[in-house]
Order: sequence, then structure tokens, then C-alpha cells
Amino acid sequence: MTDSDKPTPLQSRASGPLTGKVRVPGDKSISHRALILGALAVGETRISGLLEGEDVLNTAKSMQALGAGVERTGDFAWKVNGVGVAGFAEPKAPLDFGNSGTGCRLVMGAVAGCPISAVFDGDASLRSRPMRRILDPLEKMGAKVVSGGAGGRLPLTVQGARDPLPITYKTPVASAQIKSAVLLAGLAAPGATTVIETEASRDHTELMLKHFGAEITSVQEGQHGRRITLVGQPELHGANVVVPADPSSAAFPIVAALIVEGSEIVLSDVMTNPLRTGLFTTLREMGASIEESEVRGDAGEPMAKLRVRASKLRGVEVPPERAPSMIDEYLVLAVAAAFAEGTTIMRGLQELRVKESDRLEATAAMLRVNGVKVEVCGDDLIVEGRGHVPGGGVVATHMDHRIAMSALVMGCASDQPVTVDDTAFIATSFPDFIPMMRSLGADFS
Ligand SMILES: O=C(O)C1=C[C@@H](OP(=O)(O)O)[C@@H](O)[C@H](O)C1
Ligand SMILES: C=C(OP(=O)(O)O)C(=O)O
Repeated sequence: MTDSDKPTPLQSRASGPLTGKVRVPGDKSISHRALILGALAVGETRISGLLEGEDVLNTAKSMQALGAGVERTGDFAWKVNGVGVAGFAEPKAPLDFGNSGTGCRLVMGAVAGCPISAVFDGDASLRSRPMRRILDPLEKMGAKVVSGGAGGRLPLTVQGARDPLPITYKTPVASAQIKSAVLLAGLAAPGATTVIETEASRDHTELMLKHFGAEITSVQEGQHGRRITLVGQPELHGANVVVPADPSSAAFPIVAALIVEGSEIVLSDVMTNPLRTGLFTTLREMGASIEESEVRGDAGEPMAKLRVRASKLRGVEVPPERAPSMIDEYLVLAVAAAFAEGTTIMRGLQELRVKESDRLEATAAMLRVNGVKVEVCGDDLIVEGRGHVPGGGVVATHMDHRIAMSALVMGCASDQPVTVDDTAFIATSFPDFIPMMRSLGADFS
């Protein structure tokens, strides 16, 4: 997709109860990592349940361009033949990550540990996002940034280190992308690479590195943090990866079922890694009925079946330390908050400003244009829930898939229909969102 493509608007209007059983697509974070670690391993990796969204497909293409064998073998089934740690070949053309911060930043880390040069680029949204946070530690490890836009913006060229250095790095913000970039570069360095985080971020890279044979430890650091240590230059071996359903995608049908009276839906295989389930904790505090059953795990990633029933919600205060475990879910939580009774205060959301859009302002604008009273106060978002939403607004999605899906969920129960200006970017993370929501009974036209 390019930002010059013609926009495809869509309207969402109140429907009868949502019902049915669905499996949302594979987790986006795990899908990126399975392709990247498969490409850095020796031998064959088989992935099932891969998210075939644009963000992940761009990572697959970049792995191919860097010399790995990447092949689709069936629906959501992929095979990767890796080149080994530090074995990437120099790509002949710029690597285009489209809309995806994760793909771009993790591959920057992997390339930084190889003696090659690669150009990184993306769409207008990705070109506006900060890359200095990744380049700073990678430069400490010996990589060079040959050229780049102001403030480390894309497009830029990374010249990987011939002899990468292991470092101990304290991440300046809770970010799994920074942590993962350092660990992936650290694979090629001799000795121990350590990442310290004061707030724990999602640990899929650590769990998957272990699954592929690396020696990696993670211990508590302070009240909410982790200290992660990776032993460099491991022989990673190809592995089987089963990708569970993405809790960040599940969030949309879950909130829709909670706000549409009489709804009851079931979602299978939803990943329940505790570093990803802050939204479920918050919704339960608001009074949501979300029942878990059939809890099981694969490659260290737990998953469960979720049964969600329409519920009367009340406003709550969400503490800032919960943000890393639900960082992509505040948009749709704000929709749930608008349908709740009472005020919801979401604190410490500064990282929302540097996502696909400025999500703090875009979320406030989405609610405001649909008649909800909302305030951005510093880095906090305050939503006045009145038990119903007037609707009737046209929402600007700003090349942001999660704004588009959140607005369509809001329309499922608002008094007047809600329109989004462009649905195209939904394909980055949840290509079947529209048909899946319609199959549950949503009225999108
Ligand atoms: O590592 C990952 O897979 C991700 C980390 C988060 O970003 P940050 O690391 O910038 O917080 C999140 O917002 C993104 O959707 C996926
Ligand atoms: C922030 C997101 O992704 P990324 O950083 O990979 O673009 C997201 O999917 O909400």
C-alpha cells in the first residue's frame, strides 16, 4: 500500500447482538520475530499461524532480500531457511518496511551485527517515527549510520559492524523494539549483551531466542523492570513456531461484544502472555465479563479461549506502569471508556505519540468528533463515559490501522453511525477484520 492510494471509507452502524466463534489472526509481534530468528538460524524453521498482514509480509520480504529462503507452504504456514547468526548478505535494493515500526527496528538490530550495508525505508507514517532510539545503542555496538533524515528519520543507511561489541544498555523508555534490536545485534557479538529496562516490555524476543537455542536469562530489576542477558555468538537452530492469536487484534471484537447489548462471542487461542494482557485486566476492573478456559502454551507463550459477554462498564483509573502491557490497546479502551458510566483516566501515555500516528491526539479527536467529552492532560487521556455515544462523526485515521478499527467498533453501538475516512491500513495487522466483524453481526457498509 502507498499513502497515495485512493482512500476507502467505511461506515459502522448499531447492530443487533454480536454472536459467534472466531480466531483472530496470528500475533504480529511473534510473527515478525519468527521470520527474523528463522532467517538467523541454521536449518529449517516451520511457522504455522503466521499473520499474513502487510507489516509481517514486509519483514518476510526483507529476510529474503538479506539472503534467507522464505516460502509460503500453505494458509498461514511458512518455511524459512536461515543463513546463521551474522550471515546476512548485502541487499541489492532498499528494504521497505511500509507502515511497520517493529519490522524496521528489529531488522536494523539484526543487520547491525552483520558486515553489510542496508538502506531502510517505509511509508510516510514510518518516515515520521523516531529511529534515534534504535541507532544510539546500535552505534555503541559498532554499527554506523551512513545517512539519514533529520533526527534519525528514514530513509537511512545502516552499515553493520564487522566486529560487533557486546554492551550493557539501559533502555530510555519501555520499548520491546529497542530491547529486541539490541539483543538481535548482540547475537553477533562475543560475550554477554545485557539490556536493562525499568518497566518490563513484551518478552517475545527473549522467549523465542531461547526456543531457537540461545542462552538468555531474564531477572527482575527494581519493582517493575527486567535485566536480560544474552550470551553472544550462539548456534541458533531452526525450530517450529506456532503463532497464537493476537491479543491486540482480539481487543477489537472483545470491546465490540462488551458494548453491543446482548452479545456473546468466543475467541480461540488468544495469547495471554502477562506482558500483553493489561487491557483484559483493565476491562475486568471496569466490569467486563471475559472468561478464560482451555489455557495452554507453546514455545513459552500461553494462550486461552476467551468468552466475552456484553457488560455494563464503569470508569476506572489505569496506572502508568500498566502501559507497556497494553500500549497498543488504549485506542479501543478509550472506546470502551466512552460507553462506560463515569470517568476513565489513562495515565502515562507519552509513547502513544510516536506510533503510526500521534495516537493520544488521534484518539481524543476520534471521540470528540463523535460527541464524547475527552481531554488530553499532559500525557494522560481522560474520557467522560456517559453509557452511550452520540456518534455521527467522520474519523480521520492518519494511516493508523488501530484508529480505523477502534472507530468502527465505536459505531457498532453508537446512536448515529460512525464513518472512517480510510480502512486501507487495517490490512497491516488484521486483513480480515471487516469480514470477521460482519460474520459476528457488525453492520459495516
Ligand atoms: O516489539 C514489538 O513487537 C512491539 C512493541 C511495541 O512498540 P515499542 O517497542 O515502541 O513500545 C508495540 O507498540 C508494537 O506494536 C509492537
Ligand atoms: C505500534 C504498532 O506497530 P509498529 O510499531 O510495529 O508499527 C501497532 O501495531 O500498533
